Amino acid sequence: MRSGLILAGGRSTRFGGEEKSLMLIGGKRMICRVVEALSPVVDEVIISVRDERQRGLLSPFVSGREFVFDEIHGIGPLSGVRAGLKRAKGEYVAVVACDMPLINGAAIGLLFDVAEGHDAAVPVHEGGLIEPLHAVYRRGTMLDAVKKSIEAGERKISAPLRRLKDVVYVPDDEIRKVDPGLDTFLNVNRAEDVELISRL
Ligand SMILES: Nc1nc2c(ncn2[C@@H]2O[C@H](COP(=O)(O)OP(=O)(O)OP(=O)(O)O)[C@@H](O)[C@H]2O)c(=O)[nH]1
Repeated sequence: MRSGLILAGGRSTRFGGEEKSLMLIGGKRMICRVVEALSPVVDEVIISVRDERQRGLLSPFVSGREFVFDEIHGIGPLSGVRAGLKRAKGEYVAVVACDMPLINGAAIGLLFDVAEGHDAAVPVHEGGLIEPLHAVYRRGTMLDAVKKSIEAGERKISAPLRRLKDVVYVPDDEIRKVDPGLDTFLNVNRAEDVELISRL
């Protein structure tokens, strides 16, 4: 079984606090785009939000999907990863951000295939930048690593990776086989990003 976890609990400060996951990109809400891209390659989709109030905002757009809530507040995405991995049923879980509206299901499927038998499959770009929020993790191993990172006061989403023994880093050339423009990684953080991505 394969699970998909979409992190949507951010405060979108670079967006002036507006609910980033509900931004319209080409006429479709960003969260809907991510749910639709993941659905064909996973058996369940879980959405990680901060709290009940945020679920109220998102649920009309993603009916029938399961939500998890942060149990620890104010520490950023690691809290959402912890809650989501606790709930997920799959041995492997794709953990993705809600702000990648062109995320490519085939790229996520490829990461699942690569991760099989390992602790994680994490994309790495030519300059060395990694994409821990567009990656596939072995659920139990990653959950332990995330808990240890949180206990140690680590906040970076990349921190638990150092605690995993067997991470496969997947280069751009592999991802290009299914997404030649690497659009799957495009990230919306500011209002101007919406306009740029809508033009693609
Ligand atoms: N569940 C949960 N998800 C979070 C939290 N903080 C960030 N995220 C998610 O993690 C991903 C990356 O977040 P960022 O873009 O770095 O932060 P952001 O809060 O969304 O935006 P900024 O406030 O502008 O930095 C996004 O999908 C966020 O929704 C959190 O505290 N809880």
